[in-house]
Amino acid sequence: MGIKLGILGLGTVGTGTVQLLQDVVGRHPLLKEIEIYRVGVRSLSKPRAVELPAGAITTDLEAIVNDPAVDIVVEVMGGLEPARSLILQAINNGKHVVTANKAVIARFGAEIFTAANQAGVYVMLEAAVGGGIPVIQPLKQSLSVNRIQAITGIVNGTTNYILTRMQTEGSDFSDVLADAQRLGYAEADPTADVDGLDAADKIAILASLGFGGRIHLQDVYCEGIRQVSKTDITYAEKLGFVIKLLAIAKKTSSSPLSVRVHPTLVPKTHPLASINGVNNAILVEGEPIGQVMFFGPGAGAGATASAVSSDILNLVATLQTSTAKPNPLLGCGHQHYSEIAPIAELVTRFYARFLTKDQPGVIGKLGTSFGNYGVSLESIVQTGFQGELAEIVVVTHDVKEGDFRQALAEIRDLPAIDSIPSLLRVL
Ligand SMILES: NC(=O)C1=CN([C@@H]2O[C@H](COP(=O)(O)OP(=O)(O)OC[C@H]3O[C@@H](n4cnc5c(N)ncnc54)[C@H](OP(=O)(O)O)[C@@H]3O)[C@@H](O)[C@H]2O)C=CC1
Ligand SMILES: N[C@@H](CC=O)C(=O)O
Ligand code: NA
Repeated sequence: MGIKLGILGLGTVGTGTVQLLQDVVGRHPLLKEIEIYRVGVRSLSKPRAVELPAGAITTDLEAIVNDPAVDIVVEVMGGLEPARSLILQAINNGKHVVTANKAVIARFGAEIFTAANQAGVYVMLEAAVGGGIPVIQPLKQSLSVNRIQAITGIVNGTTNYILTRMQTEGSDFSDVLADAQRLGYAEADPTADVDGLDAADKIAILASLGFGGRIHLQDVYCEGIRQVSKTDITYAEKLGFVIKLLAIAKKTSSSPLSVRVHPTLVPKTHPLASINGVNNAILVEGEPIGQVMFFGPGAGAGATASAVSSDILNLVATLQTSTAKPNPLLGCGHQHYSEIAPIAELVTRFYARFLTKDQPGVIGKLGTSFGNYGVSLESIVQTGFQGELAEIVVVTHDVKEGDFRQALAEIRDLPAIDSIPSLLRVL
């Protein structure tokens, strides 16, 4: 008897998944046990790139999650509602769930995993972070004996694609975003990508797995890439950096977990600096393993279908070998929420770009204000002019973010300062 799938959504990821499952030669033999039984969509009149059995496609998604014949529900429709309710309904009906929906998991993970544990089913989410890159299962299983110290990732394909093309071709942000949408990388509402929200959802999930506690999404500090300009990309390049949207979860023995997303100057020698285009990479640091980096395509139909299908395969194997006891390496056992450090406590280097009146002694005044708050400078560059205004770029040594912000507040009030167009953290 085959394992029956109810797939919710037949867009980029749903179509890629159906294509993979319909073309099983040379893949794992268990895939032959899978039957694409029902597929839920919004519009029946849309042309589809795949052929489905007669009557399989429907707009009644509730009927799919309530159908007793469906063994596994694959949620690849996106959005918060009705995705959340349909997942919960499927769970309450005793069905295992595979989802690519990081937005739902990052916000409603506690509710969903509690329901899944009560119902004795699994919710699998490999596609939700890093697209095709295996990172969820490695964190849950292969690396789970390690004490995780830091997870640093490029986890949004759309913004990495945009930043790469801005850097290599000098392209404009909006033109490149349109390409990312056309290629199926971007979210239905691309502000989730551009403003860092998608990366925040993903690092919340990774931090939860790596550090063993649930994460309140509102504790994740988040900045997107809108303020990254070609000027900053050029300065960064000259200083030996590339600009990447990094998602970071880090804990030290002396401070609580810090979870954040922001554009970051990454030294060109760092392994994350060479991750370009739609690719993602997640660098995990732990004891005793040291550093492990996962790299690969972070979005797109085929890559994401690979992750979704591997989760389906895992569940098929589970269903076929079912024991009464749940497998703790597939389920989620977190009960508490992690304490998250406020961003003002972060200790990091900064890059800042100032536009100043071209007066003698401006650099000295900047230095004095920085000195007042214990900010020491690693480098100062004064290279350009923008009209009448001189452009000064500084990179600091490690400083507490709160102290740096106080220095900036003082600097903003200096008569010689016109504006501070850019402020970026440095890895
Ligand atoms: N695209 C990517 O590279 C990746 C996406 N993801 C995640 O996968 C999920 C799906 O993304 P993607 O495939 O790009 O999205 P698409 O917008 O391409 O597809 C969404 C699909 O869901 C259907 N759908 C959406 N809302 C409803 C609804 N209310 N009722 C019925 N059907 C609905 C749509 O139907 P219709 O076709 O009729 O419009 C469509 O088939 C999202 O959670 C996304 O974050 C994760 C990793 C990578
Ligand atoms: N919009 C997302 C899709 C994958 O999660 C991205 O660009 O990474
Ligand atoms: Na993944």
